[in-house]
Amino acid sequence: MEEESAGGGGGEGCIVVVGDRSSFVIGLIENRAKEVGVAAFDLRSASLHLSQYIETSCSYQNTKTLLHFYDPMVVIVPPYKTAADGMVGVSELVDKNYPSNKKVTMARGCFDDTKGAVMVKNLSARDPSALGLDTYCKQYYLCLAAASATIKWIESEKGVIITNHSLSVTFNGSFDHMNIDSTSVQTLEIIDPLHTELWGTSNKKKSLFQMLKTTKTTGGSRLLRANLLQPLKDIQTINTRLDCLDELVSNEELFFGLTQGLRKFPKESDKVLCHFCFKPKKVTDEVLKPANGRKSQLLISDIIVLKTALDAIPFLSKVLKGAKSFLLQNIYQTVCENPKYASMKKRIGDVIDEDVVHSRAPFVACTQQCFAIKAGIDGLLDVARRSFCDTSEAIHNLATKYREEFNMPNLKIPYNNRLGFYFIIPQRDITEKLPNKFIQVVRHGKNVHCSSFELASVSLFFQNLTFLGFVGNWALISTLQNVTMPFIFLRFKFPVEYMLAANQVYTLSSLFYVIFVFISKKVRDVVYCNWECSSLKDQLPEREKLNVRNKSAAAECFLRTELCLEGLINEIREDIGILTMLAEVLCLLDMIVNSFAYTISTKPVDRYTRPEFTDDGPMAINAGRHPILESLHTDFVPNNLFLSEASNMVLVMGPNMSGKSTYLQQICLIVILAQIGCYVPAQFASLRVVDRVFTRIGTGDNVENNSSTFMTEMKETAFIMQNVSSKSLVVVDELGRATSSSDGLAIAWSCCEHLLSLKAYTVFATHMEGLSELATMYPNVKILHFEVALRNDRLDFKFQLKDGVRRVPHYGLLLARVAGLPASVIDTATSITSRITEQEMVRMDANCEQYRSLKMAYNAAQRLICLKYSNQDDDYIHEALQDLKENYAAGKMT
Ligand SMILES: Nc1ncnc2c1ncn2[C@@H]1O[C@H](COP(=O)(O)OP(=O)(O)OP(=O)(O)O)[C@@H](O)[C@H]1O
Repeated sequence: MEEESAGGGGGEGCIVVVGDRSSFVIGLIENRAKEVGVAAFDLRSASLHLSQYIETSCSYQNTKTLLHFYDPMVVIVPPYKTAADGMVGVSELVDKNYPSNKKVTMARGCFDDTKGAVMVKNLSARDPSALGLDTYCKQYYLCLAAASATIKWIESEKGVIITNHSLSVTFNGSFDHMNIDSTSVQTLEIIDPLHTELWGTSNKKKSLFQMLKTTKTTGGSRLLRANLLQPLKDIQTINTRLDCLDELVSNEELFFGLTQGLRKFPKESDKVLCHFCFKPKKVTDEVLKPANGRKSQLLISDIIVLKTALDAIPFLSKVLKGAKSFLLQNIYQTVCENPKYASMKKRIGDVIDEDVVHSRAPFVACTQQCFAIKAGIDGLLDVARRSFCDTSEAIHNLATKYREEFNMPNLKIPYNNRLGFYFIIPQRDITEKLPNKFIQVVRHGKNVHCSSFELASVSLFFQNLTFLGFVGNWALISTLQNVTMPFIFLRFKFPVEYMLAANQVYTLSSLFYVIFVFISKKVRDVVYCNWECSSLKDQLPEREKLNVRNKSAAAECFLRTELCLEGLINEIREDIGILTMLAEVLCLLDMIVNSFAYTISTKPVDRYTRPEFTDDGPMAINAGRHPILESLHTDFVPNNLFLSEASNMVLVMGPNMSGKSTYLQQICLIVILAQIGCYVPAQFASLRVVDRVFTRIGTGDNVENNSSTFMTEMKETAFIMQNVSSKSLVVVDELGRATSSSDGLAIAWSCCEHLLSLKAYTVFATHMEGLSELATMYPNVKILHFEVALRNDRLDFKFQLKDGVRRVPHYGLLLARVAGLPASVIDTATSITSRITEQEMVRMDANCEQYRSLKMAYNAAQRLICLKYSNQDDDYIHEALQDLKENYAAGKMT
């Protein structure tokens, strides 16, 4: 008998989303040109996200990324499996990636773009013209078709009608946010950490999401997850968040005030506020059926949550009054100063009792729901309440009676939504045997949970067994009853370690004790019953059981309450837009205050800094750190990064374990943090907005796709090459190491050349020394290496990035020795490798010299161009030219 929290359940006529579970229903459709339309409906936040894009790869990477992002509970697709060109279609893609229970196939006719456009226009909370739908209706017909099927499915499956002007609709023609493909999400450990098994039991390694997940509401953490998977691209919005963060970091009073203010809103506010968007079908018929008591209970609890949220606005208003940043000011004006909230609160106050508050404790919640409506509004409701109070009082009196009668001073009487009231008796209070009055006995650690004849009913007892999963096999049960029960009773008088199941015990005519032993997955709770069949006669009639009477009185209260609330709910629906807006604001504040500002405030001062953004400028990070690893390594070494149009590729070299992968991951995580509007772990960061992050890190086989290490590597690289743009950030770790060294070098070289031609910012980590020659041909390639010292034939990693190429001879052999390869094997390998590399060394030295002189010439040219466009006077330019000449002659231009 576990304590249940209020909420949960669901079914027709009410949209219930429990906990962190996905709440997205997605409609997917494509055309012959491999264009895909997506309509993603979030049942939790009552929002609809439309997007349409061209799929550039046969493997549907973009669609996979979106599916990964939304993690839908249902995917709706048209019937055909393969695409027009005979390739895998979206339907088959869903088959491959999702279990069948998530896929719903709807007739092609349900994907109707004209109906979709009308639906979206009617349901959108914002002015339809603001969506640009009129302009783009024809162009984006696929996502509108998907929207039509999705809305139709939700309305018929969930038994609801979506209220007009209630949905928050976003219309992303294509990708309006930074796009991170699903492989990169994994390799960058954005949502889940990788290889946690390698970190042993004391696993402290976290993902970026886990690190930032100090949000207090599910809505806030879902918004955070969504932001991390699709960071912003709009500099203005990013800066608005950063300004807000500046203010929170510098104004402690505001920060603590907001944390306190947010705590006053019920945790599930965002979800509940959006419930009002869904109107149950056939309300009046269904409401009168007692079976729908659960539904009315949910509605009442929704109203109480809404009332509590509206009551919390004045406090928020007080805190935000003096706020200076645009975001907080805007929230103050649109929410705190919006008279509609006050008038909604007043309307609710006319019907709902002032003292009613939201509670998560089941009995308090039940009582609050029964007493939600003011007295005197409905006579029958007042009568039902009287009965509810009487039975509740009688139950508590019964508990007092048992305490005295059986000398059990610590007997408690908690409440559970499923079973009603029950007793908890500490084992130490039971001196001998539990009196026969008590039934449904279940042992929970040091306590016994039970009921009594006066309190509960036999049917509840069997319901309980059914819940525990012991309903079943008649043959087994009769065998148990007739053959084994006497034996079991004699042998195992007290709790034992084996599980027995029994049902239909009432068929026995003689007196038996039945022992149930239940070993649960986690705790070995023992279930046993000391119920005597002959006592059945002594029981009270079903309707006289206190729990039954109490529950039916409560059910009557709920139904009458819902009838009273009908008019109020319709009035609330007229202003539904303000509720969805409040839900959005609460999630955003939760993310910025409880996650971003909190994370920064828990770090030492100046560890995190505000990033700056330029449209097309360089990407400069000074003393950047890995946001997750820095908390695991007390001596984490910070490193810099500089990428610009004139130097858009950095080749990072260094032996194994020198810190290359960490550096690559660190750069991407800093960019992502910056683009969600958070401070970054660096001394200084000036960034340009990135449209996509591509990574090729790690070389594992992909067993699912039947690909070898090399094949996986090539597929991922092909995806990068096909989708990269001049605004992308590409991070590649050791490309080509999974094939022969000459082919590997050739592939890595040509990929670098391709990326250089695209002007994308690229960071390329490699072991291949031959690749450093790229810098001799392309002045926009910069070479860096991780410093490693050799001490007593051991590598001493400094994790410090330095300019240029630096060879660490035979570092592979050194590491192999540390790993325990036999000495004879290492000696042979040493002699082979020294012969091979002798010639290469000579060539490398020559190349390095050539690289140095070319780089000097390139830098001199860059400075001359800068001087040409500078507005300096002649004297200054003369002096600068003189300096340049001297530095060049002295070889100081690197
Ligand atoms: N800047 C740093 N400061 C402190 N420790 C670091 C730093 N960078 C990396 N490390 C530590 O070094 C370990 C190895 O780093 P990493 O995996 O990045 O090396 P690598 O050069 O990519 O190795 P390989 O080439 O074998 O993949 C990391 O697990 C981390 O613990």
